[in-house]
Amino acid sequence: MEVLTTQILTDVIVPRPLDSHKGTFGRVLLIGGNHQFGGAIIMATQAAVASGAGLVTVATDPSNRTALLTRLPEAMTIDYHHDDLVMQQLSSADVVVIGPGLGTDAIALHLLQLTLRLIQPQQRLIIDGSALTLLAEHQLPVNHQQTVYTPHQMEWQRLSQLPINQQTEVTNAQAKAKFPGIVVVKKHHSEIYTSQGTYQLPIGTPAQATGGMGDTLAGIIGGLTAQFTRDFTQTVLAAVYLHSAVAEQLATTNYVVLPTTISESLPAFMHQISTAPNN
Ligand SMILES: NC(=O)C1=CN([C@@H]2O[C@H](COP(=O)(O)OP(=O)(O)OC[C@H]3O[C@@H](n4cnc5c(N)ncnc54)[C@H](O)[C@@H]3O)[C@@H](O)[C@H]2O)[C@@H](O)CC1
Ligand SMILES: Nc1ncnc2c1ncn2[C@@H]1O[C@H](COP(=O)(O)OP(=O)(O)O)[C@@H](O)[C@H]1O
Ligand SMILES: [Mg+2]
Repeated sequence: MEVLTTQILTDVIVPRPLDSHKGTFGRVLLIGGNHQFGGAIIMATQAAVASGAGLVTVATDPSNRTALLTRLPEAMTIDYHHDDLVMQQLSSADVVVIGPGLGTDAIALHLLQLTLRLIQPQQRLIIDGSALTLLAEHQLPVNHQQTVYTPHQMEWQRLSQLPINQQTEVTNAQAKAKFPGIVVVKKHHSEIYTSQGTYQLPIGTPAQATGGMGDTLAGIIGGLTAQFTRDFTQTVLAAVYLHSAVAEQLATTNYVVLPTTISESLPAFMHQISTAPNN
């Protein structure tokens, strides 16, 4: 297992081209946030916006609209009950993030099936939270190469059928082979399974053990894969590293690191990386 270093950040997070506009940095569509879990999609959206996605649209339950726009006027919203609107957004997105706070009811399943049916090879797909539980429950096949799955150990247990205490590098890699794309098994020192090999995140802190931390990671992966398109695997590794690098820095002075504080810190942190001497 290759241990990641800060090098992954400077390799991927480079200065922005001068000749650019919002379209240059990608369109992200986030799908999630039911009546109960509005916070999850708000946190994922904040992370996508703050990590630099050019344009961000959220398909969510309408009960989340006011809260979302109050916090994030940068985002656009649609009601996820309207298939025509969702399909339109699915066709124009560069990156689709599905799952934060999606829940597992009929509309959630419908949205996931619609996404899996319409996703195109050049688009990037991030499957998180409830969408992972739905994949496992309904045995939905994924035939899309540029997919990132972000299960925590319990979600990975559902997907891989490996009990948490039997999730080793060897068993995880075997189980990963059934999933095209990249699997990020989230825990203390998360492991990233790719077709090119396995990587370990050597950073991260218990100060991150709070609800919304994974929703924020999904948004960061969305934001980075929208704008850094040179190498999909490297960009996903950088996103996973960035999330915990910011958290570790905040944890030097904070007992608990809030997911929204990570997002607030992203622009300054990414600026520092992109202006580092070897960048
Ligand atoms: N503010 C919000 O709206 C929040 C909504 N959330 C959403 O709630 C839905 C359900 O997700 P949950 O993860 O809460 O529920 P799950 O039922 O999928 O998993 C949580 C359970 O897994 C166990 N577990 C074992 N190993 C773990 C590990 N390494 N990391 C995390 N948990 C581990 C936990 O103890 C817990 O009992 C998702 O859609 C998620 O996005 C959560 O993100 C929490 C915050
Ligand atoms: N003790 C810990 N050490 C390092 N990272 C942690 C720790 N606890 C949680 N995390 C990180 O926080 C995130 C939690 O994700 P997840 O459980 O999906 O959160 P949520 O669904 O509530 O947003 C993962 O990236 C995980 O690696
Ligand atoms: Mg989660």
